[in-house]
Amino acid sequence: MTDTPIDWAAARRTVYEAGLAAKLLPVRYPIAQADGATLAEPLRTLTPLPAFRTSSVDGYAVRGTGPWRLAGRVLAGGEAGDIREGTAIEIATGAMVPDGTERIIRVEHSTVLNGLVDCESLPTTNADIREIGEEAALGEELLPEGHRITPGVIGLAASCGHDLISVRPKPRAALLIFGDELAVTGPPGHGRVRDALGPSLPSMLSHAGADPIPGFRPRGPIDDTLEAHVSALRAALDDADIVCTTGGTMRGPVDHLHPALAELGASYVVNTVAVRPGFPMLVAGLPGGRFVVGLPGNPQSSIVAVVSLVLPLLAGLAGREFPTTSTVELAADVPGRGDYTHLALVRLVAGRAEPLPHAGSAMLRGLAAADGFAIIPPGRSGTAGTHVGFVRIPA
Ligand SMILES: Nc1nc2c(c(=O)[nH]1)N[C@H]1C(S)=C(S)[C@@H](COP(=O)(O)OP(=O)(O)OC[C@H]3O[C@@H](n4cnc5c(N)ncnc54)[C@H](O)[C@@H]3O)O[C@H]1N2
Ligand code: MOO
Repeated sequence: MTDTPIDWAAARRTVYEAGLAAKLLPVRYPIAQADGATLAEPLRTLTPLPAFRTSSVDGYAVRGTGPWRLAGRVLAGGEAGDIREGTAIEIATGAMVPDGTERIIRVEHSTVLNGLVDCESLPTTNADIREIGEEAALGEELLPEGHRITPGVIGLAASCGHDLISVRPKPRAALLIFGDELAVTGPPGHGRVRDALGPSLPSMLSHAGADPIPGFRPRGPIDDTLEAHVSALRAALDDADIVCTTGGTMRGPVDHLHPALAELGASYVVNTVAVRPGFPMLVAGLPGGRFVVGLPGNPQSSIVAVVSLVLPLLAGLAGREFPTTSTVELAADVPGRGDYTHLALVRLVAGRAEPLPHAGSAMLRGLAAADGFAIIPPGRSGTAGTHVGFVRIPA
């Protein structure tokens, strides 16, 4: 039986929508553990930012005309009271500004003699005072739902008072390597190729935003029997939101992925994509919102399937925006692949995309040097100096 490949851009959109329809339920995370998860609701500040008037310099808070009588000191962390007419209060960077302060004089612009503070010229503005709510008003939305949580977001959440935040976690991923002809150690030879995907895909999936399930190790190579495939898939699906498999995506005599998916009651979200290399890739959905992503066995094709299917699926499951592609200028011509989208390995040099040699689907030499793929649409070829789409390889 033949499967009709669907357009690459349409496949990415279809897979994203399927992920979004099954997006993971929100959970409350301590902020320090939320890196890489996704905001499940807008991040709002619990206080105005800053929450109180703050000095941005070391110096003296003053009121009235100088010289001012030195009447006290307020340090960061302390509660400031009022300041009286004609007095100065020594103030530290980050300290609360006393009520009634008219100006802050920087320490380097001031003199103190016999308990009197003076300065050559009074600052004309209060640029050294951070006003309440200058950065954000109480309750203001700082970031929208669906925003990816980075260390910067964690810092912001802490600064505005959060201890726990509501997130969609990173989708949990498992990996099954199919093909019991693969050697898992030592040099290839005697008909056996070395498994290149088992050691490399777990980190790539992590870089792509998935969460390695506890003890995340590729299971495999799995025996070339239908029973072994079905039971390996069942076990992986118990723990993971997305199970990636490698190899066996065709319908050859020992390709058991399709019959195993049928046995599990899976339904195809996409089944073969009009992209070269990599076309026999697939995503299948299972009851309960879990997914199997079938990556082709040829190693480079497998990575094409990661950027084509895994990235949009993870974005959907996490409730993020659709992962759009960017553009690059081609440094050299790139051939088209007829009715198929061509994903051509490139590295970025001085802002331009240089096509790489050793780009056969069974090769990894070009891939190892690449930053991503230039996207040559169906029916077109890429011409040096023109702009084309670009998708980065997670790394
Ligand atoms: N009659 C046809 N045969 C093939 C076609 C086709 O259109 N008609 N398409 C080819 C394309 S394109 C691809 S891609 C592969 C995809 O097939 P599978 O996903 O079923 O992959 P396998 O047959 O299991 O393996 C293909 C190839 O890759 C090597 N391999 C597999 N796993 C690994 C691994 N973990 N590390 C390194 N290399 C791996 C495997 O030894 C094979 O050489 O089908 C083509 N055939
Ligand atoms: O499309 Mo295949 O994936 O050329 O190797």
